[in-house]
Amino acid sequence: MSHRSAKDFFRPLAVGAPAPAPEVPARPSRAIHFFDPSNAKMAAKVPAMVGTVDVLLGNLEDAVKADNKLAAREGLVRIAQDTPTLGGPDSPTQLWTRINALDSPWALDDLLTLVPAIGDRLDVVMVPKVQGAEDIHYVDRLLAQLEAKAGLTRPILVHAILETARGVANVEEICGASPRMQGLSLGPADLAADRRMKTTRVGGGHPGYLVRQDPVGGNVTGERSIFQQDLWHYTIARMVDACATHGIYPYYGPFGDIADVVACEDQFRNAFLLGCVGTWSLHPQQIAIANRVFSPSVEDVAHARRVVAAMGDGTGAVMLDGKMEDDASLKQCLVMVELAEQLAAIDPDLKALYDAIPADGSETGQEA
Ligand SMILES: CC(C)(COP(=O)(O)OP(=O)(O)OC[C@H]1O[C@@H](n2cnc3c(N)ncnc32)[C@H](O)[C@@H]1OP(=O)(O)O)[C@@H](O)C(=O)NCCC(=O)NCCSC(=O)C[C@H](O)C(=O)O
Ligand SMILES: [Mg+2]
Repeated sequence: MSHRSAKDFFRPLAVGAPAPAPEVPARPSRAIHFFDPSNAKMAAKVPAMVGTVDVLLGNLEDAVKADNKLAAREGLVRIAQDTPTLGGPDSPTQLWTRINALDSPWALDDLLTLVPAIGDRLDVVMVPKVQGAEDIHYVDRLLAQLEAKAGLTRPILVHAILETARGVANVEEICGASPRMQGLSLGPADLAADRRMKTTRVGGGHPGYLVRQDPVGGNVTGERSIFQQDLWHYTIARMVDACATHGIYPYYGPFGDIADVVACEDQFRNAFLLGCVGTWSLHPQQIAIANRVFSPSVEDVAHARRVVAAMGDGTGAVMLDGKMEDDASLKQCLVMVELAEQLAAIDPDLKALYDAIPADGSETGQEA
């Protein structure tokens, strides 16, 4: 719960800071692509990636060596300044950063450096290891002061990573802590460690977390199917509910087995189906997977459009292909249609696929 009264919630937290936005802008963010700005090879690839990925995130936290923290921060400033098409409301690719943890020696200087230097282009600050609303309140006020000092006219948004048990316990208050809150990501590696889970991976499943078929004919040593379960289902579902409650966006996080593109796609799709709008990409090859999974298929868009057309004024019930459709299925279909429209507006290939769907909603056989 926010400690601010309702009337103060949308007032700037510092004199001269921009007013908080009443709604989080609905910008496509299927892949949040991580790069280490202190890594020359990665940094060199960033300018050419503008327009090919929804979000480029300069990572300053974990995966950046302690000795490179300063170089990463300065590298991010340099990349943003040298790439004027990256970030800001008119760019096809948002610019995000993940700052260091709030209890680290680097977090304060991350914000003190980035906001004056590139705050006009920085869309979202991702804050790791958020434990409760107090962490968001701290960043909220500091950003307001820095925005005022820098003369910024657009508020920088905040994204929290859910990667501690206490963070999960406080997920609703984190989402509602500030009008700056843009969304939440799952941080499965840190969360697993904090929970003392017995895993050693960065996201994804585990073959030992399973359900086994009952013994056939009472024979416990006979052949029985096993069904691997999703370690992250509970947390993602909690995240999705908390985000929907507060009008912000949920994301899956990292999938560390870069070579296993099949399981990566499965994990991303589970998150998409449960309500997430995007995911992290750690390697260039994960961008295409994320874009594919987090864009509705032609088949789903065609079906959704048929239901919308068949439902007329949106009330009552109709039969379509032997199935009952009503107000509630219409609302689900509208989610699909609206997402397709948003993505078509920024992705010409998707637009062509969606535009090719016949007016009666029958499928074209093409896959998004
Ligand atoms: C995972 C990697 C270390 C792999 O790097 P590498 O071994 O160099 O891969 P490749 O040889 O296949 O790379 C091919 C070329 O592509 C460039 N490259 C690689 N990754 C990126 C990238 N992310 N962005 C841009 N370019 C990239 C390589 O430089 C090669 O270039 P060239 O030689 O010129 O052809 C590496 O991908 C990597 O470090 N990725 C990012 C990792 C990261 O950000 N980790 C942090 C997020 S996950 C996390 O923090 C956990 C979470 O918080 C939790 O708690 O769960
Ligand atoms: Mg982490």
